[in-house]
Amino acid sequence: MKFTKMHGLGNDFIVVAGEQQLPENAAQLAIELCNRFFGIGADGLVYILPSEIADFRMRIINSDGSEAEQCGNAIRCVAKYVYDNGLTNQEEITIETLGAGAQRVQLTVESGKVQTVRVDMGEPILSGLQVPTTVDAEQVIEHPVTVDGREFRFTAVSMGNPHAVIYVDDAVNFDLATWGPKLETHPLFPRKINVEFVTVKSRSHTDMRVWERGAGPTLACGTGACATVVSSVLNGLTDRTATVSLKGGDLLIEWNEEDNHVYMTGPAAEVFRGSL
Ligand SMILES: N[C@@H](CCC[C@H](N)C(=O)O)C(=O)O
Repeated sequence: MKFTKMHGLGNDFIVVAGEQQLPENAAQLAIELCNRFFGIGADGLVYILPSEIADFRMRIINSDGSEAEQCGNAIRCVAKYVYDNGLTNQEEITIETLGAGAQRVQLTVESGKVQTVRVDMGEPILSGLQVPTTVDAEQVIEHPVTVDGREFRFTAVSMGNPHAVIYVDDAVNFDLATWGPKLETHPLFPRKINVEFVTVKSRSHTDMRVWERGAGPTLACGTGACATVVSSVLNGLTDRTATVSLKGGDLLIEWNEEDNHVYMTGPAAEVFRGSL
């Protein structure tokens, strides 16, 4: 099995291309290969597959073996992989994901290699039941959730996958390991949830730290950055275009007023190739 180790701002993936479909043991493979001590080490296992509705199809399995509907950092890595490896020569392509259908992707190429990728991440889903949460409301904004006697307030956003955005005084030093897993698995979230802890720095800039469903603390989360800006606009805290600073670097996010789509721009990188 040949693979390429890639990352988007330190959110890292084992990328596999050339298969026609997801192997039956994909969940077990993800658990073993993503292990940082006994495997290759990664936040997720990503397959690039043929698509009937787009140029390529992406499937992503979290490091705990669960499949995610969408992944913003992985979609940028897939775009870089297919261009840099000559699977396409187009600088505008479409990539199908489980949760968001065919997504339009624009590549910025320098010296024959993709440097940055702009992805049309589609329209955010705000209905409480559709995110999903157990809250039956058109929008779930600053809704209380209590864990171990501490009350947080979250705004629920789905970017194809579910997110709970929580504003805190100091996201950079927030105790992710204590609160992340308890919120991820809270009964308010029937399919579990990705949790973003956010501090607003200005109308165009936020800090964010993430506890990912199925992967724990990661250095960056593309869909989480999109959810952060959508939530911050809904809460009147930022403008519709903002930079989200993550542990691994910055993403530029725009929630376009005209088409209601969220656009994410950021880098993707190859680390090494291998076979096992
Ligand atoms: N890191 C990702 C999101 C990966 C999937 C997530 N853990 C989930 O289960 O929804 C991103 O960059 O968006």
